[in-house]
Amino acid sequence: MTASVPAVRTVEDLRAQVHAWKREGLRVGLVPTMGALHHGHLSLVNAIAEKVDRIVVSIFVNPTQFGEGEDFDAYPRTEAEDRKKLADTPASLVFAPNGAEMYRTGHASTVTVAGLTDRFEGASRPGHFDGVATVVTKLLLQCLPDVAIFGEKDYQQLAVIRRFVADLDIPVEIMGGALIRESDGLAASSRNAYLNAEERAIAGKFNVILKELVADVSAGADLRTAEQAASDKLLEAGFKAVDYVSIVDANSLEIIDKITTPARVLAVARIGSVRLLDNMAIEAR
Ligand SMILES: Nc1ncnc2c1ncn2[C@@H]1O[C@H](COP(=O)(O)OP(=O)(O)OP(=O)(O)O)[C@@H](O)[C@H]1O
Ligand SMILES: CC(C)(CO)[C@@H](O)C(=O)[O-]
Ligand code: BAL
Repeated sequence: MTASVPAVRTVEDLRAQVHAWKREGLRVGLVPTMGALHHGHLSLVNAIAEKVDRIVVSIFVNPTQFGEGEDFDAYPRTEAEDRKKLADTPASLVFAPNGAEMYRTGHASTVTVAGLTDRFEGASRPGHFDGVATVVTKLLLQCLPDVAIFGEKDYQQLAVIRRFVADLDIPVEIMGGALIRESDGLAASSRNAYLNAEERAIAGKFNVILKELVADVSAGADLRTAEQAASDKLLEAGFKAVDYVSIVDANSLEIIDKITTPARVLAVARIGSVRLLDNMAIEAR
């Protein structure tokens, strides 16, 4: 039988295990996920292992961060396979609550981050970041880890999480994990599984077009012209719509006119009903 990482399903059982580790003086890390694990998730487990002794991977498809008509029902749920994949990593425990356990007291309280959530994913998916901030707050308080890690693939999400953790004085170190790509450069994502072969080929051009944008602005191109050119190229490549291609300050996520500090291009393009996210660093000149 293939090895599998053990799972707990209640906050009580999670806390009992984490308390036991802490009594032994061990440092605990948390890797929040929605499951359907791929090598991007596994890289987060390996990265946090450098900072902690025991690692909890949470698997919870959080209904409150999905909007009306989004893919909550269709989102892949593959817990048995996920736990086998984790057996080849330093992960110690899976926390896989159901919705009734996660929201066992109801859902009267919400964590909202102002400002940072106005644009990009916040504008495209109204209410999304309230759902993310609330469930991540709950996961952090349920587990009380020393460190938690989130991927740079969801770059705005990472900024939002850093912000409320600081604002609310939650005693946890937040780590960012590098964006992991497939062999053709497509950002690894659970939602890539929705793409058919033709769509998958188009998706592979996303990162190529963003790399061209980064090269152009690094060579001095006007930022708005470069964003528009990238958006046009995405549509020519076969994407059905471009939600945004925006060059922002890497920390504040404010839209900038010149690259004087570290910057980031954030982009979302759609193929059919699948939204693909990508982002890349742009060094200050
Ligand atoms: N390619 C990747 N590189 C680095 N981190 C990643 C990557 N994909 C996902 N992550 C991170 O894994 C964590 C869990 O993400 P999630 O379970 O939503 O996976 P996902 O692949 O982003 O799924 P989807 O894009 O379909 O929502 C998040 O912190 C996310 O940023
Ligand atoms: C952080 C997270 C696990 C919260 O549900 C989710 O938004 C994700 O998988 O990126
Ligand atoms: N990875 C971000 C979670 C979401 O798309 O809902």
